[in-house]
Amino acid sequence: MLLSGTAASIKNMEIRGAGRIARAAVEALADYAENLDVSDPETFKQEMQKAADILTATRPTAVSLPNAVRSVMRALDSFDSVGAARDAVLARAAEFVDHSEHAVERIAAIGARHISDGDVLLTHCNSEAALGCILEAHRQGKEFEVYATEVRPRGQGLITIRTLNDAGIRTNYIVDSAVRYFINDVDLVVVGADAIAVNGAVVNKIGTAQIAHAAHEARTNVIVAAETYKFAPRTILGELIEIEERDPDEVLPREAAEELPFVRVRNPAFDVTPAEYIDLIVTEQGAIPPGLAFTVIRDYLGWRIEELR
Ligand SMILES: O=P(O)(O)OC[C@H]1O[C@H](OP(=O)(O)O)[C@H](O)[C@@H]1O
Repeated sequence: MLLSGTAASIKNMEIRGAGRIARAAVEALADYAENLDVSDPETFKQEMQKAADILTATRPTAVSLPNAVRSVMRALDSFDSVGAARDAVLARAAEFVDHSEHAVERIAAIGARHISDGDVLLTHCNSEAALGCILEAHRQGKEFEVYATEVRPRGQGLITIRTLNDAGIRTNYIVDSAVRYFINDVDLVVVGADAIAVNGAVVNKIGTAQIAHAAHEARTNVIVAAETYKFAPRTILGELIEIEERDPDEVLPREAAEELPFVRVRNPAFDVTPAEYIDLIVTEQGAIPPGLAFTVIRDYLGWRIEELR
């Protein structure tokens, strides 16, 4: 079934990247609704909620996931038949996927404006939104080169360098710990986001905070490319974004770890970059300084304050 398959693929990172996760979850929810064979609207809603909970529990940090699922589940707020409810879910899911794809294109167009001829860029991990900006600038004929990090432990940097190479963009592939060494050569850091808090802090792949810190020290600008559905409404109430800690096996094979009984391997997948290290957040609604994160949550996500409690 698509629901359990998608949930498993998101968990084991076969499907990864905050935007892709959100779209895959919404498509799985739509498929579940289409095949859900119940006649009572209340049961339909309850079963849909169970499916939504399975999907949102797969990865805790990417806020795009609960935001996307919530946006589809809102379609169930009022209906009087299973048929109408199903149609509403399918329509909302299609709308979300379409919005998400257009958002990435719009971000690419806006973000590309901040990349100039002769720039040296640095990107970390594999962000569809961040790479969109870089690819669009290249498409416009701008000449620049990129530093791309390896991204231990999962090595998403390999996906990034393949994409950059295929586009014919000159790229330097470096280990994560070489960022400080090269940062004085870099004009602009471009990264994505898994979540953005109301205070403008950005949660992104582990290592982003160190990169932003080094960039700040070197007076290198940092821009974050992120769809508005990556902003985290609950942070308005002071709720913190949970940082996913993944299997230690990803860092050190179990057999090696077993020989080191006094060693505990820690594997947080994300970290938090404070707003003061970020110059601009590029969303599909425009580029904003991180201090305006609240207005994105208020104006574009459409959460009512009662829903947050
Ligand atoms: O949505 P897009 O821009 O593609 O990616 C945003 C972020 O999602 C990824 O997380 P992971 O690799 O799924 O853990 C990376 O942290 C990346 O920067």
